[in-house]
Amino acid sequence: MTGPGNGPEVPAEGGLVAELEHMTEAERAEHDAQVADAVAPDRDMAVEIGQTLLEIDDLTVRFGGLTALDSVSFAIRRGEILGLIGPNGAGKTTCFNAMTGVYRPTSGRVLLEGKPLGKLAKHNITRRGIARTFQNIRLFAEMTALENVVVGTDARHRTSVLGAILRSPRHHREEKAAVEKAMALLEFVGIADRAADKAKNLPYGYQRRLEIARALATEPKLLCLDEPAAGFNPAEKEQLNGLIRKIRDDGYTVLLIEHDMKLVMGVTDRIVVLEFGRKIAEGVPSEIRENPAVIAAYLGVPDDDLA
Ligand SMILES: Nc1ncnc2c1ncn2[C@@H]1O[C@H](COP(=O)(O)OP(=O)(O)OP(=O)(O)O)[C@@H](O)[C@H]1O
Repeated sequence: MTGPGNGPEVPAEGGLVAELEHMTEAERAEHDAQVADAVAPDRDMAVEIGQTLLEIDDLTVRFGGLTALDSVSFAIRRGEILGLIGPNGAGKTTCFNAMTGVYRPTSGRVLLEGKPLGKLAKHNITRRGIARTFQNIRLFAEMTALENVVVGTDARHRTSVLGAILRSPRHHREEKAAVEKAMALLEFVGIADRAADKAKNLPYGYQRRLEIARALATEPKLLCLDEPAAGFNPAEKEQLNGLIRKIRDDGYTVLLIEHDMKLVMGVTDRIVVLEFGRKIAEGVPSEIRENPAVIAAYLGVPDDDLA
């Protein structure tokens, strides 16, 4: 792992930002395409676009006497943005936690590309291709933005510990590639100008984007975002909408937990709705908006939020 003291050298980012400002529209488009290429997932996928990537099969999670998730089933198709919504305490985060190995399901299964995740540990689930961000930002505060993302690429590294200690040629190559990829990711999420700043010194919106860049660094098949718009103003939510679409357009599949209905309705392809641990609806945003069970579940939520 890269430590704060001996971290990777940050390319002269001021130069890059200045360069970008002076590019013509065509040059900028070509540059963006190159960045998108560098960020694009580079791994084998067992399923085609539109086919089931992840299946939640009859999943139940109990905490003592409380059933947080009650026989929930739904599928995420490769290449879509799926929204997971529901009132507070509905079981959304529990579902994420059961998918990513934080909690063991009481019963039921989670299958990625048709294969059960079983009792895999968290890091092995990351390796299988599920990455996530958290409701409460979890970054390495004392590391730079770039280092935080380089750490994410570690999940894909093949150098042995001995190779890293002896600084083998493979380790060297992987480290250089990791820094280049991390820089591309920072640019992709729009925060490359602060690559050399410690995470703790970044503005809140940048920290949220950094979390996304770090999750993408693991080259996930599925990216799970847990309330990425929390604390954002309307302009930041609009930018986040653009970023989530860009991530999908670059070849990723996205599962989004979000309370902001305008964002959810505007960015998702389909939505699954939970209430009291049960799935109460599933469909495209226009169906969900008019579903009586969903409207009832959200009674008390201002109308504007569902509009
Ligand atoms: N580790 C835990 N131990 C005990 N109960 C838990 C635990 N995690 C979640 N719960 C309970 O499970 C239920 C579902 O919680 P969960 O956090 O999954 O809901 P949520 O839909 O994500 O809510 P929110 O939108 O408020 O984040 C709640 O009643 C919660 O108190």
